[in-house]
Amino acid sequence: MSALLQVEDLRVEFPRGGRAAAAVDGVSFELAAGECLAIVGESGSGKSITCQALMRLVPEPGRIASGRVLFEGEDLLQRSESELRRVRGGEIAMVFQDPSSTLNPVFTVGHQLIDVIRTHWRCSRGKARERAQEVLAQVGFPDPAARMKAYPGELSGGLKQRISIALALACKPRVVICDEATTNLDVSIQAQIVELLRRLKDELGFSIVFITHDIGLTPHIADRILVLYAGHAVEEGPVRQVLDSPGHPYTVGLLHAAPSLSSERGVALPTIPGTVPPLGELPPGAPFVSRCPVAVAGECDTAEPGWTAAGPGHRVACHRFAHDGTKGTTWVR
Ligand SMILES: Nc1ncnc2c1ncn2[C@@H]1O[C@H](COP(=O)(O)OP(=O)(O)OP(=O)(O)O)[C@@H](O)[C@H]1O
Repeated sequence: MSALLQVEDLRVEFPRGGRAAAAVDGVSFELAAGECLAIVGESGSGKSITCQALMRLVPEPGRIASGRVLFEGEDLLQRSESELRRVRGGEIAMVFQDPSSTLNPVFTVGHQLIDVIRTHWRCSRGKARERAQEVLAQVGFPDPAARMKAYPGELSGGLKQRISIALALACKPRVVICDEATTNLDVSIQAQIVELLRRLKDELGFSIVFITHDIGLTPHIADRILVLYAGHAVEEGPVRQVLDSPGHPYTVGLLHAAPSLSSERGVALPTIPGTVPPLGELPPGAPFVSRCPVAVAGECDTAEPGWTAAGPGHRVACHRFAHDGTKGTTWVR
């Protein structure tokens, strides 16, 4: 299957101490039509910057230093600003963690939906109203006509996030980027929103890039996982394979620390000791070396590892894994 979206060797830099430091360094991935790719990693891994770069929305003073973002074979990074405005919200839409950043408190839900639809589709108000009601029904509002009249402030956090999803889906995008879209919600509401996104993806056929720090959410929505650490891709593969046989010590650490995979309520979860190195302070060698429980001096702290195949469509960037193969999955359990 050919990819709908193909990211090749993406590098995003921010100035740090008079030098350019990479927040995203050599990241590549593909997304097929109708597929969900989860991008996982702790805070500061480069998940958001990667997705902002897809739509050329990296905040100043950041810049995309190199790479390609092919959407249906065309490089979005080479498109004009006006062409990109059509893509954003039209072909590729985003859902953010905080619905208040998307919703305007001054206008009704209906007004905002109609506005988005008419910005991308040159259609009458009546047609836009019809589409607005249709998308509200799709995201689970049983009485869309009444919901059109609501103001965002009248809705709970979960319902506001449903409206954000309706806004994202209003113009029938091919790709929806969800940046921690369920992070601030209660656990039961989070599960409902994840289920809604999964169901709509299957019914409507769009693709999802699902950004999360909680690897435990991924089996509920994703087909594949890309694990990022300090701006580097360290593991990638089909979700079941990565969760059942993680190859990278960082992935193993994330799985141990995942709240959604913990069955024992009230028990403190282990965390990965240390933190992601600040931008521009990555040590030489493997990106994870300073926190890795199985790093080998003289190897892991000298050269950056290349990819090693771990199974069909599954690969791992780790020196230890390259030497020990599948045995590596047991080192840090
Ligand atoms: N506006 C900015 N100016 C300078 N550095 C930035 C800016 N935005 C992000 N960065 C840096 O880029 C790196 C990656 O940030 P990014 O937000 O992509 O991480 P993340 O994995 O999405 O984590 P989080 O969930 O905390 O947003 C971090 O080191 C961060 O400090």
